[in-house]
Amino acid sequence: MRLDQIIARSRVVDLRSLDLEGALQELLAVCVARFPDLKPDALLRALLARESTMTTYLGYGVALPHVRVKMKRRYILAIGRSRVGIRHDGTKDEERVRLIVMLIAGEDARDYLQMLASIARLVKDPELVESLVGAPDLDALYERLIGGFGGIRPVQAQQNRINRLMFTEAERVARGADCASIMVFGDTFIGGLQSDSLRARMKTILVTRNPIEPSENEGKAFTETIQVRSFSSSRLAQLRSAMLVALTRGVISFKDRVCCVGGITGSNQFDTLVVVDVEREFSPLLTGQAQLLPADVKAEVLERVIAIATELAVEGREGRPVGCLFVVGDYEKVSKLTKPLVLNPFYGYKEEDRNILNPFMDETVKEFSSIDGAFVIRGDGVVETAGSLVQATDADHTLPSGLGSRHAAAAAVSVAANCIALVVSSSTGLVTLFRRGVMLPLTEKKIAVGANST
Ligand SMILES: Nc1ncnc2c1ncn2[C@@H]1O[C@H](COP(=O)(O)OP(=O)(O)OP(=O)(O)O)[C@@H](O)[C@H]1O
Repeated sequence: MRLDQIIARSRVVDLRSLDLEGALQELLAVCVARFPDLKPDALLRALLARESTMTTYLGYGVALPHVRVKMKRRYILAIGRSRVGIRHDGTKDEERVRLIVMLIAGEDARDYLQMLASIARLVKDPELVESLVGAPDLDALYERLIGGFGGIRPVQAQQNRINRLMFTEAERVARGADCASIMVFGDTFIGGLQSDSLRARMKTILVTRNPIEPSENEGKAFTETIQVRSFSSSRLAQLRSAMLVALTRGVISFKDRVCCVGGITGSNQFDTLVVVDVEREFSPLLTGQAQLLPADVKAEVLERVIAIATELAVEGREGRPVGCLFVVGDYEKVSKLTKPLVLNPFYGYKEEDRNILNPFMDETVKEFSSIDGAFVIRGDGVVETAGSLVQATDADHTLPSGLGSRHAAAAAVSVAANCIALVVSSSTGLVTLFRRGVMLPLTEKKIAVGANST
């Protein structure tokens, strides 16, 4: 569902309250005005209860309170702006909430976590938030929201010509080089790609951080959309993550050759064509068994773990590089190969709240990345433990010199169980994926983190 399609002008308001409870009441009031069957008191209680167990403050002055209820509609979104700011338990010091995006989701909405994640990703863009908070009036705020959520921002005419030329060339190269598909890196364009100008007569895959479904009259220019969240500034690393996700989703196969067209993120300009032989790129992972993704691991879960790992490698923690180990899938077996080093910080939380697909888990996982040991994650995304010692050993395995016990444990557990292990190295800043003992570097070179990195 397109985000801009669930925003209504009548549910975009200026808030008068100075505290969260009052602000939520104001937002619920505009929802009830349109949907009288809603029960505002029960909703308010549920929203506040969630807030008391886990903050919905996202940073940059934005909170995303959310709740699931039994209702006929899939989603109701209400957005409140506060010019003076609202006190919120999740904020630090004098920080105030200036934008509240309240999501009410029906119990049957199956893409609930994805929807939450899409909204969170958009309102974590400080530029968009500034423009929303600074909008001269509510009509302008609404227009900017639709623009930001719908990704409709014009690309200059001259750039458009060059982009069309590049795309036509991509198709020509793809045909000449016998490629199975074209992969388009959509985040080259601020706010997403206007797909109607780019159409190829062959399989075309869109890679983007913010997938936007075309509206009904727009038609479908892309055969598939691959969502990646990788923050890596290295374009080759992004390409590799996107291909890995496409492989795990069965969108491309090992035998394919793919023509990729992209440019610098946000530049509005295609500048690169790359032809990739998938088999050659991923040859280390080919051990005669084509199944890259363990049977119980959802592609979006692996995608998310890769994204968090890459972000940790790029950002570090408080200016310092961090190391981390994630073990994903085959929990039954993995649980027998791990033991706690510390009390499990995820113990007692609802599965939905500790699912890696839940956008509020990003910060939590990053916060716990400083704990010694591994995150153990089920194939459906539920984080079972953090701070686990991986006890699998694989005496036959030789790793490149310089890699220590964290990488050895990742390699060994990926042999002993049908899982994927991902390592963020604290010493090199590299992210490496292990599957059946085979290692695949996901980032190309050392990423400098803060002043302390060497
Ligand atoms: N078996 C294991 N299970 C879980 N965590 C481990 C295991 N072995 C090591 N670690 C974690 O990895 C950290 C770094 O260990 P070490 O330096 O030997 O590994 P490494 O592979 O060189 O990783 P890095 O590149 O991050 O330094 C340890 O402090 C510990 O937190």
